[in-house]
Amino acid sequence: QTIFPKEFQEKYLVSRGIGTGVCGEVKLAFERATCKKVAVKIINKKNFPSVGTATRNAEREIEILRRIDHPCLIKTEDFYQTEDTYYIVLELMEGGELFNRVKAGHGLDEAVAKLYFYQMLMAVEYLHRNGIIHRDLKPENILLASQAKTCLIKVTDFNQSKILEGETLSRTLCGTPSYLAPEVFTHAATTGYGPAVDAWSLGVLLFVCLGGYAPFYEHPSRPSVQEQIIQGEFTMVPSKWKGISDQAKDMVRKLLVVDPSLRLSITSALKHPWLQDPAMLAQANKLMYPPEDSDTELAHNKRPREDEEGDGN
Ligand SMILES: N=C(N)N/N=C1\CCCc2cc(NC(=O)c3cc4cccc([N+](=O)[O-])c4[nH]3)ccc21
Repeated sequence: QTIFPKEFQEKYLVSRGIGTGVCGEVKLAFERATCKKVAVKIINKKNFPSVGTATRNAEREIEILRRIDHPCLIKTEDFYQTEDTYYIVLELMEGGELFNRVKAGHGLDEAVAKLYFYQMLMAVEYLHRNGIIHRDLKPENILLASQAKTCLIKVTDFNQSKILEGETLSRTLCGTPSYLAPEVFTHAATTGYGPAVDAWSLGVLLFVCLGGYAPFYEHPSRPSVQEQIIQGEFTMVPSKWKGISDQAKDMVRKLLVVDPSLRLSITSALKHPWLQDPAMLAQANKLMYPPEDSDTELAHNKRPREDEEGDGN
């Protein structure tokens, strides 16, 4: 049972668990003063392999979490720590993890996948513009703001986010390789690797959202996942991909390119024909930048109070 710091307890009332990530859990909490619902991500510091990198790594992540500000990136509202645990107070993402929406074995509607994918691209473009490589983009790290199909999504979990030096490559290889780009296995130890790794992972994410299954997966009669990735070997099973547009398939194929220098960049992906869809773009922008209350119906119905200086019009 998690014990919370006193000052945390004073400000928040913790309720039930709402999601169990690999590195700790997420709890629902209420801000006592406002009864506002929040999520609390609890990260045990001992989860990191060695103390040295742990604190540096965690501090870097906390620094990233504080610094980032984009509608499609998780926003931290408050932060506490004890000697062995971090407590990160976040906005509630009632739609939960994208993982639970696609694991049903069939993909999302193409229009929904396109809306989500566009938001992921915008989030990752923002990260890259701010010198941050996510490096761990996967369905568990994409959160949905509501249960609605057309909703805001947010990228989270910046545990792996940084430009890697070679010595932490071993740590990378201990995670699930399914979403890791080929160059992580091949060039990483020598030349390091850049933002293109996120483009690859987004390609895998898009493949899963459209096809409902992973492009690279363990199977007894197949080469290892790592081998499939390095070869860029994947199959679009016709029964799973019928009804998906050629442009959507083209986007996936241009992202799942083994050579990072030939892979579609985030910026070019945003210019791909599949995303030149005014209806989707309008919907995405409305979700990302909702009109403030002041310039919608609320303003028109507001009556100036007696003591308010009206200009009498
Ligand atoms: N691992 C690491 N070093 N950093 N990770 C991080 C960094 C801090 C933010 C963060 C947030 C989450 N996840 C949620 O917030 C979340 C999951 C979830 C599931 C159902 C419902 C709700 N909800 O109704 O809110 C949910 N919110 C997972 C990982 C991380």
